[in-house]
Amino acid sequence: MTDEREMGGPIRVGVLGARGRMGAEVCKAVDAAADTTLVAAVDQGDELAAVADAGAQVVVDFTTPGVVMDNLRWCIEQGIHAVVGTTGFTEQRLDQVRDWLAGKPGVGVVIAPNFGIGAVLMMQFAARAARHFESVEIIEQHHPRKLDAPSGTATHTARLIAAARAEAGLGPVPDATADEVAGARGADIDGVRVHAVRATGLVAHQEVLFGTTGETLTIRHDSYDRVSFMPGVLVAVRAVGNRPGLTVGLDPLLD
Ligand SMILES: NC(=O)c1ccc[n+]([C@@H]2O[C@H](COP(=O)([O-])OP(=O)(O)OC[C@H]3O[C@@H](n4cnc5c(N)ncnc54)[C@H](O)[C@@H]3O)[C@@H](O)[C@H]2O)c1
Ligand SMILES: O=C(O)C1=N[C@H](C(=O)O)CCC1
Repeated sequence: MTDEREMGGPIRVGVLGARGRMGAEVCKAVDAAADTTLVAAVDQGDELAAVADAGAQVVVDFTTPGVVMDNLRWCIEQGIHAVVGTTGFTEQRLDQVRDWLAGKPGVGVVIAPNFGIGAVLMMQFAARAARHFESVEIIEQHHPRKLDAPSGTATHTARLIAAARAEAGLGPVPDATADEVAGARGADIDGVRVHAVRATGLVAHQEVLFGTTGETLTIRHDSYDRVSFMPGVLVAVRAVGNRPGLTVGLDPLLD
C-alpha cells in the first residue's frame, strides 16, 4: 500500500464504526481536513470490502472490543494501515497484532487508548509522579452507554503507574481493608485500584489521586466533547503510513 506522499494527494481514509459516536465525529474531521479524504464509511452490517474497493490507505476503527480484532486482521491482510481507538487491548491482543504485522512488513498500526492530547499528557504526568507517592488510585468517569469498564485509558494509566512503581522499588499500595463489600475498593489493575463511574451528562473524565505523608496530588483530565479526540486521530492518520509495525499510544507521535 502506498502512502500519501507517494500518491501525492490527500490520505484516503475508511472509517469502521462510522455511525457510532466516535466514528461519526471521525468522518466529519477527516472530511474537514485538507490533507485527508473520506472514501468509505462502514458500520455493522456493511461489507468491509467497501474499504478496499474504495482504495483506502488508512482505516480508522472505533467499533467494539468484540469485533476490532477481526477488523484489524483484515486490514493488515489487505495491506491497509490502521488507526485504532477501540478499547479492550490486552498484552495478548497486542502480541497477536504484532504477529500479523510480522507477515506484512510495510503496514503500520497505531492503537491508542485515548486520542485526547490532554489525556495523553495526563497519563505522562501520572507516570512521572508515580514513584514519589506511596498511595495511588484512579477514578474514571464516563457516559452510561460505554460498554467496557474500567476504561482503556484507566487500564493503560494503571499499567504505566505500576511499571514506574516497580522501577522505583515501591512496594504494594498500603491498604488495611479486611472486610469489603464486593467491588467497594474497585478493580485491581497491576496493584492499582481503579474505580469506574457511569453517569448521564459525562463524556470521558479521569482523576489520578496520589498520596503520601501530609500531601496529595490530583491529576485530572476532562473530555467534554468527542471533538477533543479528533486532533489526535488526525495526527495518527497522517503518521501511520510512515510507521511500519505496531505503535501503542499517541506519545511517540507527539514528540
Ligand atoms: N481511543 C479513544 O480516544 C477513544 C475515545 C472514545 C471512545 N473510544 C472507544 O471507541 C469505541 C467506540 O466508542 P463509541 O462511543 O463510538 O461507541 P458506539 O457504540 O457509539 O460506536 C460503535 C459503532 O461500531 C459499530 N460496529 C459494531 N460492529 C461493527 C463492525 N463489525 N463493523 C463496523 N462497525 C461496527 C456499531 O454499530 C456502532 O455504530 C469504544 O471501545 C470506546 O471505548 C476510544
Ligand atoms: O467514550 C468512551 O468509550 C471512551 N473510551 C476510551 C477509554 O475507554 O479509555 C477513551 C475515552 C472515551
